[in-house]
Amino acid sequence: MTTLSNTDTTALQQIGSLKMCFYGAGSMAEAMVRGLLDRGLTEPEQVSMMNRQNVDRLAELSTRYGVHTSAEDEAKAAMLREADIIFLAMKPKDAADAISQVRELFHPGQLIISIIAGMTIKTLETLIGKPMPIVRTMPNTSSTIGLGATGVSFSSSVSADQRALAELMFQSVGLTAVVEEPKLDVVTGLSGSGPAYVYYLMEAMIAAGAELGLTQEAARELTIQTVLGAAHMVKATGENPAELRRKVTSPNGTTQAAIEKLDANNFSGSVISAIARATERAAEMGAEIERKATS
Ligand SMILES: NC(=O)C1=CN([C@@H]2O[C@H](COP(=O)(O)OP(=O)(O)OC[C@H]3O[C@@H](n4cnc5c(N)ncnc54)[C@H](O)[C@@H]3O)[C@@H](O)[C@H]2O)C=CC1
Ligand SMILES: O=C(O)[C@@H]1CCC=N1
Repeated sequence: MTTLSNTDTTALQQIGSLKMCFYGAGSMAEAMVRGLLDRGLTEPEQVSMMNRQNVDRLAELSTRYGVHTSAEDEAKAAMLREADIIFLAMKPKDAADAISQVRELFHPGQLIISIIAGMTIKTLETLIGKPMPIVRTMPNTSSTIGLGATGVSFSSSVSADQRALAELMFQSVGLTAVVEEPKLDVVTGLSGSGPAYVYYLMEAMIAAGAELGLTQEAARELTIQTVLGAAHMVKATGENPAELRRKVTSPNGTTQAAIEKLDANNFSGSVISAIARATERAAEMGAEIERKATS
């Protein structure tokens, strides 16, 4: 795992001189843009965003962040052509068509960064149809607040400088793990989708607190602090979650009673099979894009 160090400052300043185009302007593109801007890694005038046809969404992004947006085909083409870094940020089902439509605008001086779940570098190379350096990543929405977790892989034509640049960008909005490309599907199942599992747990904890008599607000605040504190404890103490769990669990006490209930419902097995299924689903979505790319 790598996080940003102070020695990376100069490279970070260089990133500020590069034009970034987000092709796809949804939740994850916004998370990245907000994270990069809030951390001062780039300026709004260096960033452009485009989507398929939702002008209200583009206006919202432009007002909120001051970035360039356009729904006009000519302006969109110019944004893509003039970008130093192109982020591919559309849904997997839209990727094959969206990329094929604009591939003539791509040129080898640009760096392509894909955040699309499942889509392999090989499929992307087929869709683009000419040699381009490609960084395949799997970030998560916590990049919005600089606490993202991103898996990264590189095509063989990505230079050492481009690798460093891509890693620094994602490190500036959280931590990165460089993994072998096939493992990115596991990263997708674990940390790409992961925030949703934690939110789901929090939803259930808040509902339980409220059903059992706390005010909604108290249930929410206590849940947030509990999750925050638990994550910080794992990080700050360096202890395993299992060891920390043992310290909470008094023999025959309340925690033991609760964990017995979770075990009776196969909590651990459910989480493992959920992550395995998400991993498998990423591969299925990748195969679907590959089919479209080669048909
Ligand atoms: N939401 C998340 O937590 C994460 C999402 N991802 C990946 O990020 C990608 C985007 O996901 P979200 O932001 O959640 O989706 P979203 O649905 O919020 O945004 C998708 C965007 O792509 C645009 N788009 C679709 N077809 C287009 C076209 N032909 N031309 C231009 N724009 C087009 C849409 O208009 C929209 O702005 C997906 O591939 C997903 O796998 C990766 C990590 C986490
Ligand atoms: O649910 C999805 O397919 C995307 C990929 C990772 C998080 N959201």
